[in-house]
Amino acid sequence: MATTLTVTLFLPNTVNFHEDKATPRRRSPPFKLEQRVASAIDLPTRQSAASLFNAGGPTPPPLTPGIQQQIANEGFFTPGIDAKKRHFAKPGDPRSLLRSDTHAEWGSTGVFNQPRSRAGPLPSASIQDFAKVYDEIREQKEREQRKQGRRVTKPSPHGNYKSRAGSSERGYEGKSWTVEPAVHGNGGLVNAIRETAQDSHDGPGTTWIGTLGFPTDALPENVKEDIADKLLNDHHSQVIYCKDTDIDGHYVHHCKTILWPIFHYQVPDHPKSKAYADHSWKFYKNVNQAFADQVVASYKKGDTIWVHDYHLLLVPKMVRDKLPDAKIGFFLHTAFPSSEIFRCLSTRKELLEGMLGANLIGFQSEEYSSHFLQTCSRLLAVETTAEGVQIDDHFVNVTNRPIGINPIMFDEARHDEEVQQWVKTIIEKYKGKTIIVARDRLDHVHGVRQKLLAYELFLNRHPEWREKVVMIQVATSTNAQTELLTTVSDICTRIDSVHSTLAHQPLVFLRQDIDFTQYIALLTVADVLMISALRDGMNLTAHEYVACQDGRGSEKKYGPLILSEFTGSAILFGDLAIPINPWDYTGQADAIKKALEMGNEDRRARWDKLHAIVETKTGAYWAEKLKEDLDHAYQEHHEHSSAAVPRLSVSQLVEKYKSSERRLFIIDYEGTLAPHKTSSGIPLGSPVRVIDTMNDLMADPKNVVYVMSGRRPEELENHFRTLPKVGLIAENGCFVREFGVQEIEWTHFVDLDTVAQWKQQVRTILEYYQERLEGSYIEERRCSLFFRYEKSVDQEAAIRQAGECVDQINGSCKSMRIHAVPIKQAVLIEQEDFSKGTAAKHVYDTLCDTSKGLSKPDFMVVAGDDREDEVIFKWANELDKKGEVEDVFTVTVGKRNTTAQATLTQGSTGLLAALQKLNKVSADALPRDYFNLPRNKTFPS
Ligand SMILES: O=P(O)(O)OC[C@H]1O[C@H](O[C@H]2O[C@H](CO)[C@@H](O)[C@H](O)[C@H]2O)[C@H](O)[C@@H](O)[C@@H]1O
Repeated sequence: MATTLTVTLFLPNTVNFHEDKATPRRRSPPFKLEQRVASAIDLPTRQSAASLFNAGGPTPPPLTPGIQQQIANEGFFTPGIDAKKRHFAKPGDPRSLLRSDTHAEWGSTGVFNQPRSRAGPLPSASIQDFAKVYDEIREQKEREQRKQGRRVTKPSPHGNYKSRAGSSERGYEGKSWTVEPAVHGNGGLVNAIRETAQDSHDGPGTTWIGTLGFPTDALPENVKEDIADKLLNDHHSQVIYCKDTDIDGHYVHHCKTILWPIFHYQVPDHPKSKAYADHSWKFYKNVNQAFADQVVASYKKGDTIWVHDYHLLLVPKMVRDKLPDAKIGFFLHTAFPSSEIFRCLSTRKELLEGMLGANLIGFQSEEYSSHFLQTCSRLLAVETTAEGVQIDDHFVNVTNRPIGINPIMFDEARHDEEVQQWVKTIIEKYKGKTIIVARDRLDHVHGVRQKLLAYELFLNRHPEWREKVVMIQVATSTNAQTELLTTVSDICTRIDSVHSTLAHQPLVFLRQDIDFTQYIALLTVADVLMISALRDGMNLTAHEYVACQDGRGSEKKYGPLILSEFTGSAILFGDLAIPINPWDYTGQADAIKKALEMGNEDRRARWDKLHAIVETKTGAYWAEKLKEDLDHAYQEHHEHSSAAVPRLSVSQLVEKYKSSERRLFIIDYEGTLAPHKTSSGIPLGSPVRVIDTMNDLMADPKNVVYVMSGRRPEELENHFRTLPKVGLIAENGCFVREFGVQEIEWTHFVDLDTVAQWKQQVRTILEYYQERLEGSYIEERRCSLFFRYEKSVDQEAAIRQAGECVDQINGSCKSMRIHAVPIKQAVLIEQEDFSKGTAAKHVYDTLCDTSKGLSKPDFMVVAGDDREDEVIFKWANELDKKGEVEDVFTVTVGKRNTTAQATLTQGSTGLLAALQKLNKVSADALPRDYFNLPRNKTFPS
């Protein structure tokens, strides 16, 4: 059965190791129940989750049965950490609901008992080759150990350390462990895939491929194998074990300090930014390669591969290199920045090319996909359309599909007894107060600092609210930067000291996460949710809040949502939320006031519509639509791949030729009839053979023969001067010289005054680029312009300049109905409304003009070799489909993805050979005057 391989950095499940009962392993530092009540802490503003219910009053919350049990079992309680409350599972059902925005990171959840990383300290960002340096340090250490006569660890063939006499390895040997739902990774993704599940597991025919989410070097090989077996057999998950050094360099370094900030618009021009350093790139590649290798190993013909998120941008291409025909989708969960920001990445080209290995690339919104398209166009100088990217011989589709939540399971979770208990507790605790809730990762992109400043401003400006409002800010993350923590801490202290009274504290700031049960209760009880992210791919907390706000357990519901306009959810929700610009503190303070004072009718009306969106744009809907998009893209890709398009059957062509009466041939010149010209501009091949073949073809009065080209009319006339009656289509369809007419007369479809106008404007742009790019030049044709750079020495720079040039022309000259298209080592600028297709239609219509005593062809051959010929293939195929022409042969010469019905892989020689076979058939036919075509306008000066 075909499977979907869902490839994501972290698997939906992880492993928890258990301590021997006699010697309970204490996480540091163990907390006694009493300690929980006192708000702890290393920052002046940090409070324990318990103090959420303790602020401003002495009443501790009732202990849930789970917590009581934990205290009884283990004798301690770690505030805010209760693994069992991180997810919801139906009894006997291994599919649990995870919190969508998990915010937990690799090896730092603090929830489970798991090994620590052996990656060692991170080197300075200025060290260019971290890997080399790291290896040297390790070797040196090993030498020293050997000298001291200690045992030395040896890497296993997989790069992991073998089980050995070290204390931690012994520590995990034989230790019992259980599989638990992961608390890190992308909960929204897991929920969405599970929502589509028809069976009781992780999705119909889904195999997850990923890591366990914690450092595994310390695990003995046999333990690793047991875990891998268990996850594969019982949880449809294929574990990838990467070296701790690799994951550390990949995730902690490359993903978190370089990609994450840049993808969220943190321009790396800060002096402390590490985005310039490429020492972690090697690890990013290593981990991506390990994922790609596993995908290739797990893949079976017919499977679908879905790769997720910014951690694995290189995987699609790495897999494509090994599995050229695989169906590969890629979805980016984060934002995608504008090309101006993306171009700061030193590895930008590799990253884009990595993604482009997929058949389909999905984004959360149109904003991100258009940034991606523009980035490809500018940095890779490839042709892009609203549907995707044209690369060499194939097309990569691009789509927008916003992810959602699983409202049904979420609703079930809200019924949970413990959630209801927390709802009551919080209501009781904050009686008479209006609660603004927020849960964000404490990093630079989630705008916690900006939100707190705005809240402070609000309190300063609206003293009437001081005693009535409480903001509960849950600030998750363990890797937050110290400077940010200090700033945030200062703001919290200021708010506290200025606005708190003996009886009231307007800010509860929790620098730690809370349980899922508490989280749902908090969203249920909230009067307002405030999200002020500077960027966020989607932000499903907003969805979860809307789902909670239907009044269960509380009376004053349908609370407004204050939502940063820089989130994916804001694009989805529009003005139904109260949009804010997180940089505009006054605007944010006004939004808080507006939300707090919003009338019931308005609240309800907005919520109704928001709720309808959350209910319909669910995670399952997202997954299903993406699947449809990928199937469609793949089918198109596959149908038109050079391997799938059959070879031209010359015998069939001859048969149909024999039985036909009126035949039309439209044949491209360079690359089809003759090989492409050399760099010196002289067409290769044997022009004599071409001319002779065409001459013979035209000798049969049943045949009408056109040659088409991008070249100027006078160039074609010159090339074909010995065939004065051949029909000619010049400049990709802007000019037509009718077949069968001795004198040189051309029909032109374009308005030459219009052409002169746009050329003037475009020439100025091209000159700008020409000045900056040595070796480039402008070529002018009658209806088109070329910016050519094949002679430029620095081709990388040339591609970049060409990309920017395309972008600028397409952006600024839209109204003139022209477009710039990147082609091989050049940019072509031409009018949108004319193509080889429009010219072919003109030729065909003229032939069918019954008023002139003509009748339509019953046999047609259209041959070409590149992108510009696709439009004429499509047109001719359509005539075939509709049955307007009895026998249509659309043929592409060479190996490329095409919409033509057949290919001729032997190039122009093959085409000439086929035509010569037809000429043999005609050899005996009596010549007679068959076409007597009317002449048209004269050749334009
Ligand atoms: O922190 P990471 O381990 O690198 O993971 C990144 C985040 O992934 C998830 O968020 C992303 O996907 C969400 C669902 O599509 C989307 O709402 C969000 O905007 C994306 O950033 C995960 O939910 C976060 O907790 C992770 O931080």
